Amino acid sequence: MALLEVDRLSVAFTRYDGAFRQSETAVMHDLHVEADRGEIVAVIGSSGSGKSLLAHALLGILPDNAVVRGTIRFDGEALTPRRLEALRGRDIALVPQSVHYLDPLMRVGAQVRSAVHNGGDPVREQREAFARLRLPADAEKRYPHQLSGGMARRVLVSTATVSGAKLLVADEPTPGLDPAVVGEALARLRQLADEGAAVLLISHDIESALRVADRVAVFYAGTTVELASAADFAGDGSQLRHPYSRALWRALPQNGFVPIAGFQPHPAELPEGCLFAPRCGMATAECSRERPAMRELRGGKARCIHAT
Ligand SMILES: Nc1ncnc2c1ncn2[C@@H]1O[C@H](COP(=O)(O)OP(=O)(O)OP(=O)(O)O)[C@@H](O)[C@H]1O
Ligand code: NI
Repeated sequence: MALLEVDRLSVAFTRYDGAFRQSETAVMHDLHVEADRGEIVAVIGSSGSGKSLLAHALLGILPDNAVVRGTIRFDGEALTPRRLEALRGRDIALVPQSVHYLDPLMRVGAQVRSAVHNGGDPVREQREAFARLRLPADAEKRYPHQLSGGMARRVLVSTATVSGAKLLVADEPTPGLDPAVVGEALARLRQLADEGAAVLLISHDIESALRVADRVAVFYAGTTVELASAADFAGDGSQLRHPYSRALWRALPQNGFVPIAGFQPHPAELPEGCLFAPRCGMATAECSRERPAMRELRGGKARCIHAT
């Protein structure tokens, strides 16, 4: 049994239109993802596909008007809000996408030290983490507003990597960092996975993520379309199962920059049937009839009736 198992996770936001009318917009549907001890699962997909929502659902920090359905199991048990309260920051840690999660009133060195739960000495762990990510020695004394965006991001990565967490959710940990620092940050995540942690690595930087990931979850319009092994992202992409995964792969600069025609649908205007069908070269009339189920295929999973 995997350490983290997310099954049929759906998220909707409620809104009041007038005094008594309440409407719900579904933004995530039947999402499926899993991560086991010792592995990095990269989560990729375009902007708005639900990657941060998943991270926030896992940490229990969705806004109050979010309605969550489906199951999240951690270490074999349902991850209830009460259980999360005890696990957050210790067994489950987040590298948030936004640097605004830093406490503006606390020196960043102290913030990182207070996150050390890996059994190490807090000061040593913090200094090692900063040195590894090439933060200057005096950075520890600064407040968040005295840091550049890139430095703040490195502090966030440091915080999560000293936590000793069994599950690390890194939501875009490396944008804007120079390649050497990106390499260090990802190597550290790899090291934590090798020591037994499960890591969800959410990233737009597919190329870098693939270098350290074992498996990849591909998100589209609020659902998982494929779970593949990282090795399937190779050559012309023909090992991949879902047409969107292949399109995403071929859109990378080194694979010819082939753009994907059309746009990801807005949550309020989702097509009937397969969410990718309107942009898919393989689509047939049957694709528009109902949402395809996730099915096992060649050691991975895909949500496409035509996938082979
Ligand atoms: N508080 C909210 N209220 C209503 N809709 C929301 C809210 N938060 C997110 N959404 C919607 O949920 C969808 C998924 O958003 P999410 O932030 O998870 O995308 P993402 O994959 O992380 O994108 P990015 O790559 O840009 O970070 C989007 O359509 C977004 O507009
Ligand atoms: Ni996001």
